[in-house]
Amino acid sequence: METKSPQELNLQKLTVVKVLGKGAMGTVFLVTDRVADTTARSPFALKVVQKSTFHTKFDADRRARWEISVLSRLKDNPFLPTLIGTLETEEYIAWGVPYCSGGDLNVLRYRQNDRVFSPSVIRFYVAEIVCAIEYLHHMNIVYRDLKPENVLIQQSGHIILTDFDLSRTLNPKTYVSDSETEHKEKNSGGRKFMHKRNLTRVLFAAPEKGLKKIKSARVSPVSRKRPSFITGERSNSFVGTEEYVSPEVVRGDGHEFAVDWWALGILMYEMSYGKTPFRGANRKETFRNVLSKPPEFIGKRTAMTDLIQRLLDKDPTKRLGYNYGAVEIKEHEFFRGLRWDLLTEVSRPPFLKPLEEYDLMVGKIDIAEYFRPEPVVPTSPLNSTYNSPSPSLAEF
Ligand SMILES: Nc1ncnc2c1ncn2[C@@H]1O[C@H](COP(=O)(O)OP(=O)(O)OP(=O)(O)O)[C@@H](O)[C@H]1O
Repeated sequence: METKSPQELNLQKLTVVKVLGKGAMGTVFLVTDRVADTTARSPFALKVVQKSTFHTKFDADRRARWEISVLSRLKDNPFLPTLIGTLETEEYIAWGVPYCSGGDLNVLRYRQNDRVFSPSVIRFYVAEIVCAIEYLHHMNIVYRDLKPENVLIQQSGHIILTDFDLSRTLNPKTYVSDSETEHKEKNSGGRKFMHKRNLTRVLFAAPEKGLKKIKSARVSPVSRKRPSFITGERSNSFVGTEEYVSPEVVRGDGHEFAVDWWALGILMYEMSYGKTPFRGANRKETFRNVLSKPPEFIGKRTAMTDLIQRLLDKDPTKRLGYNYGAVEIKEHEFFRGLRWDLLTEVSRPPFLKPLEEYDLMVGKIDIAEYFRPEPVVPTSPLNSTYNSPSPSLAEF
């Protein structure tokens, strides 16, 4: 399949339809290219990050550039975004990705009765997430930010993962023989991604080998969203992200691809029970739970609870997915009978959003205007004297 290379976007030619959301790193706008797409049939999401200045996030440029570099490597996978284009000015770095009109999995969960999904819905979404992570791992990319807020729903009802600024590349550690890989892939039915094996033939480290030490950005406050219980977004505290952190990261042992399988276990738990399994009253208690508390399963044990339990093995080397990656997960009983090769063909995914009519409010939102700092209101001479740190005035 031919993949389009990312184009250079021009801010002057873009019309902002609306603001899709604001994250810790940037603001995402729904835009159309009014020159190339005069009928505005193909709006896309433009993530705009203000370059680091004295006032803004010190790290912003580096993270934005990293995210662009990761996105530019993602080709031809239905569950990962393609990079539509990039632009850079003195003040911003921005890039376009496909628009996901269905919101994210967390918001969708909040719209359900009891805030949980049925096992068949979970099976559908998790299968697509597994395929996305499988692809990333085959590219030697560990995602490190799997959480429902980063699973976006496309107009088609299928998912894509977003937010790659916390991802890292790892060196492949172990190559297994072709025959062994062949056997596993045959059994998994994961033919769609078989060609990747020839590119990387990466599987995962032998249990006795040490885990690679890389610094985690997992608990960074910048990866959290604003609090809003109406929309189902998580609280702004560190806890939300911490609830997805694996024991090896808490211990500071370094981590491997298996952190993504741990996070998948947490996500499955949260989708089935409406809460994460290790949440404590504070960060310390959450981490203590992550390290030592077994996950509690209410009700009867099923293939789904078995899969969750295996993904939530505190020892990463025993965790499902550690030895053979996604293939092991795809073979689990929970997915029995699932045609992995036909996932993208599912024409009626669990939730479909009606087609949106775009209200093209040309010129209503101007990106430069949007980011312009509020003018500073001058304080009265009396106040300014009072607040002044000037030594002469203080002496006076
Ligand atoms: N492709 C997209 N289509 C629709 N909405 C999107 C898209 N990408 C991002 N958004 C929305 O924009 C908001 C902010 O996006 P995003 O999470 O990527 O920003 P961020 O700065 O990286 O955030 P954080 O690091 O805090 O998670 C989110 O609410 C998200 O749902």
